Amino acid sequence: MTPALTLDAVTYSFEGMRLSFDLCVAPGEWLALIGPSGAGKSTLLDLAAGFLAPASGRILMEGRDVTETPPGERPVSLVFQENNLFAHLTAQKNVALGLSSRLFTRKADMAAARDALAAVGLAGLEARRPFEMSGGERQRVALARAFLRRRPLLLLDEPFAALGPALRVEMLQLLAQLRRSFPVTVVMVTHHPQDAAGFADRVAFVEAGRIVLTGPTSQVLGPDADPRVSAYLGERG
Ligand SMILES: Nc1ncnc2c1ncn2[C@@H]1O[C@H](COP(=O)(O)OP(=O)(O)OP(=O)(O)O)[C@@H](O)[C@H]1O
Repeated sequence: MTPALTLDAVTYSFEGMRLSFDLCVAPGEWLALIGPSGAGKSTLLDLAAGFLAPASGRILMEGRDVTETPPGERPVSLVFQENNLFAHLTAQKNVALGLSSRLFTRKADMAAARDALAAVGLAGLEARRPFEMSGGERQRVALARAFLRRRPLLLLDEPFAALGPALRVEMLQLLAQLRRSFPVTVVMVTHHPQDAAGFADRVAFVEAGRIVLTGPTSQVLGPDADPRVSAYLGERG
């Protein structure tokens, strides 16, 4: 089966640090990226999204080489910790922007946005602006916008980090539920390895600019975890 995402010997250098990634993500898979702070997890997502251009190597999405493709033309949706909602626009308009341009929002897109908000449990809050919502509600809006786009690959960078543990689980459950109607491939950076357990199919452990191991979530995070992962999990208490 053609992978949803392939990083083929992708390299990138920051001053004093060289990152190098090889990764294949299967269609419909949910992959969690974990690892110490500064290991390169966000950089990997930025390379996949096209916000950074690799120094060498290739990035493929569904078999298509997108290494030179601008971010907006890649078959991806993104949700970050800062949910990138427009502060002066309503929730509905923010979601509709997944489909329409900012200057002109089509009626059909506003209707689709209303449905998307209902699907994330925000029916009735269409007219709220981001500052009139809780952090969890704002991330629901961001998820609604991401799903509305119906892109095959969803990149999540610490999307629920600012939320408390109970709310984080609720959001992960919501994501799992949304994937039942649209089985998007997920690559999720998380600082909370427990977020991967029960949700992600597979975990990749990133250390010093490389993916040093990948495996099924229960194995990577289980009692017989690799010593490098155990050390990381231990440090996290
Ligand atoms: N714009 C930049 N300029 C220089 N160095 C950078 C820049 N962005 C990131 N780095 C460095 O690249 C490395 C990887 O950073 P990255 O943000 O990808 O790590 P991370 O694993 O996502 O970290 P965290 O878990 O803390 O978010 C770090 O050492 C960081 O200091």
